[in-house]
Amino acid sequence: MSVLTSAIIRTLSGIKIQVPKPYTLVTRMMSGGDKNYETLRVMRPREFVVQVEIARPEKKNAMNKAFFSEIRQCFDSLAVDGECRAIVLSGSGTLFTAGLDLMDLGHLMALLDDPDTDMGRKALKVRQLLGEWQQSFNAPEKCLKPVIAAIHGACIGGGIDLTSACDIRYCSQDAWFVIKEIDLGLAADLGTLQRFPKVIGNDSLARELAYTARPFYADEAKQMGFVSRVFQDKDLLIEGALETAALIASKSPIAVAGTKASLVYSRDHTVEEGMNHIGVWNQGMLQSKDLTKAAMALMEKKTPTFSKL
Ligand SMILES: CCC/C=C/C=C/C(=O)SCCNC(=O)CCNC(=O)[C@H](O)C(C)(C)COP(=O)(O)OP(=O)(O)OC[C@H]1O[C@@H](n2cnc3c(N)ncnc32)[C@H](O)[C@@H]1OP(=O)(O)O
Repeated sequence: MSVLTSAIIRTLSGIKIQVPKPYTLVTRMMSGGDKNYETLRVMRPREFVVQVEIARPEKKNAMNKAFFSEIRQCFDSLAVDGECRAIVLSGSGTLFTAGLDLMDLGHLMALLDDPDTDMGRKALKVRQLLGEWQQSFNAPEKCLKPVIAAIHGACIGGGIDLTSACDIRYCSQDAWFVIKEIDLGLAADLGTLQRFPKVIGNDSLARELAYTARPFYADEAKQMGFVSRVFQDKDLLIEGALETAALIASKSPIAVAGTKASLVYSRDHTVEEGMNHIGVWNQGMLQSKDLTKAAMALMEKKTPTFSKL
């Protein structure tokens, strides 16, 4: 744990801010510090690599209230974890996720059915709940450590929302996917309709899949660009995902964070705005020692090691 009793930190814009004391910059050490979640298992299989597994195998990893809260807590905490540079997100048991926990919708139904609450108040409460769940699925994107979704078996409904917010998607040959919400009588509202069309770069196909809830399988997912690699089985999938994560983790974490920040920003902005963003970002980040270290290592044909975040 790195605690500064008092410090002046220069922000990217050059403005100095006084940090209150004590201030925790990096919260957890490599082992022994991971929180015990009810719906997630957090593992550290390689140096600087964290594997987050959805851990409700008996309920096919369905996403309940606890899951929405924990997935956000987990990614928010990995975002500031100096021992984490890349994340693999996987599912336990026979599949990645069955999507929204349909048995856990009681509190929402009770609210909607309550005759004593007027429409406006009901609408505000639903808006608030959806906002919270949306934040949960924004968390992997906001965390500046690349997230690799390793998908085996089914990836249904909320699973498409969640994996669309990841950086990289790999799957096993038995994987299948479905934008299921239309069959539940609702428009997908946790990110699929915003991210999925941009991920696959095919508006017509995205609309077809969202309007029909037609399942698609590993090979089609690869062909459309939703996943970038297909592995023979789950073991090879996890191994492949961990290998890519370890390779990312061997790079400068400052450069990786800047690359993710720029890719995410540029997706939603013009080329000019994106270039301005990375220009401002790098005016600060190029002052990191990683640049010199990496350049020296390249010249000397050595492998650089980068200090902790
Ligand atoms: C409104 C807010 C915004 C959020 C929107 C999100 C929307 C969505 O995610 S839509 C998608 C909803 N999910 C589904 O429609 C999938 C339903 N499940 C299935 O189709 C099958 O269970 C599945 C193909 C995933 C697996 O089939 P399999 O035969 O292998 O297993 P089962 O015997 O069916 O299930 C085993 C136990 O898991 C429980 N379970 C499965 N899915 C869910 C689920 N979505 N929610 C809650 N529980 C689920 C199932 O009931 C079994 O439990 P038990 O009877 O206690 O053994």
